[in-house]
Amino acid sequence: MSKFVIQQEPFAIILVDIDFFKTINDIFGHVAGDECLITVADKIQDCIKCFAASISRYGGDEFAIIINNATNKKVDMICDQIKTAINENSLKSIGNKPISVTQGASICNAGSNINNINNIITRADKALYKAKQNGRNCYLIAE
Ligand SMILES: Nc1nc2c(ncn2[C@@H]2O[C@H](COP(=O)(O)OP(=O)(O)OP(=O)(O)O)[C@@H](O)[C@H]2O)c(=O)[nH]1
Repeated sequence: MSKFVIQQEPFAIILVDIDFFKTINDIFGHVAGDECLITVADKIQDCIKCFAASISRYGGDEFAIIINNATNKKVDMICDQIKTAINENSLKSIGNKPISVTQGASICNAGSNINNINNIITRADKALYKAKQNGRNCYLIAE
């Protein structure tokens, strides 16, 4: 992210958080939870491979995606693809038990605030919280 700030390139950040991930751990066990995290990360990676974007783990069940030269259209498309990819296929985990996961995501376009990383992350975090309150399995654009 700091690379984009230094180069003053517009970017967007998408935060993706797995809904009710603790329940997956509780029901299927921690190993299945780990496999679920890997599968979700792989699916996101697959969705962004055609874009100038990168994924990193942001927290326990949260991922941050940074999109270079982000337009609203590009970011919208990526969010739709991620939502579909994560929802569509049940995740096969240990013992071939199917696990379905949904995700909440928030988008924050750095825009003119490109120099204020804390502000960008805070806005994305707030939008993610709102997405959870709005019934989950959705994405919201940060204010
Ligand atoms: N298996 C596994 N679990 C993890 C890992 N890191 C964090 N966790 C668990 O992830 C869970 C996250 O719980 P919460 O923050 O309550 O998230 P949630 O259950 O998805 O709740 P909502 O976000 O409100 O839907 C906790 O139970 C952590 O123990 C990890 O590397 N592997």
